[in-house]
Amino acid sequence: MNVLAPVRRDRVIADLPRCFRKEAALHTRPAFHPTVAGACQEQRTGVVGFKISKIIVVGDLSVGKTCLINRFCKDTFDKNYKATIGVDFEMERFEVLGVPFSLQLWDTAGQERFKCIASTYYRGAQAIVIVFDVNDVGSLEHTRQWLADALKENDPSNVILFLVGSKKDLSTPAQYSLIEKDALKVAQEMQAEYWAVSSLTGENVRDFFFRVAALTFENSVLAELERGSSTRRIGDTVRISSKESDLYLSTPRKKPKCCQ
Ligand SMILES: Nc1nc2c(ncn2[C@@H]2O[C@H](COP(=O)(O)OP(=O)(O)OP(=O)(O)O)[C@@H](O)[C@H]2O)c(=O)[nH]1
Ligand SMILES: [Mg+2]
Repeated sequence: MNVLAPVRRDRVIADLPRCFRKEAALHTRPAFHPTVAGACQEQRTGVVGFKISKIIVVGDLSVGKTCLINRFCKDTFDKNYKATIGVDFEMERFEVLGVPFSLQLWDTAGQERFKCIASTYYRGAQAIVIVFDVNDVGSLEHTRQWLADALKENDPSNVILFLVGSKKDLSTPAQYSLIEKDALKVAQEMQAEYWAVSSLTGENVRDFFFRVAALTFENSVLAELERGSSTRRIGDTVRISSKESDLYLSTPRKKPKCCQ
């Protein structure tokens, strides 16, 4: 991927995208945090570089994690199930408030036998997306365990959470509203933002990823400003070290013993 190519016009975020449900939103402010907006405005010009956030996508097998990412990144949908083995990776570039910003989307395996490999990639995430199938209440129940496992590798105070109900096209409005009640409770309990999507029709997929990009960006800029890194301007090139978060691991790490 050429990181220097201009950001696609349809990946430019100038205003804060809205949440899906006010009852389970990370916040309901109508605009970007004024500190973030101000910092970006002042330092927008003349800065070359990019910021990157790592997003991990977890959840039961076959709930639609890969389809969700493929719908957004490639605008494709495959009706045949091909299990993800270990992890897959996509990079999606945005421009948020004039600042280049990339999301690394780590698509992890839901199958138990690959979980051990996948979990070695959980570390260093800025956001965790936990997916369940709105037609399968069991997959919603399992989201708590997926979250617990992902948080073992991450600092809970530094990571933002999204709970995503998939395959909305397969449920009737009545069935959907029943599971949504439970999902909202789970999301509130986790302090996650709730979304429901369909990768088949594309419903809410773009809005969801825009919200992920915007909130992850906002969170990381705020954290950066709080750390008082006044010497580094927003949008300055971030040094990518393999130690920090293994951002560009191209080959899987050594297979852990538990997976053998
Ligand atoms: N109708 C419908 N089917 C979907 C949707 N999303 C995924 N599917 C189907 O569900 C199956 C599983 O989708 P995947 O995206 O591969 O599931 P996954 O969560 O990545 O599965 P693992 O990689 O094993 O963890 C496939 O047959 C998809 O076509 C959706 O929004 N609507
Ligand atoms: Mg998959």
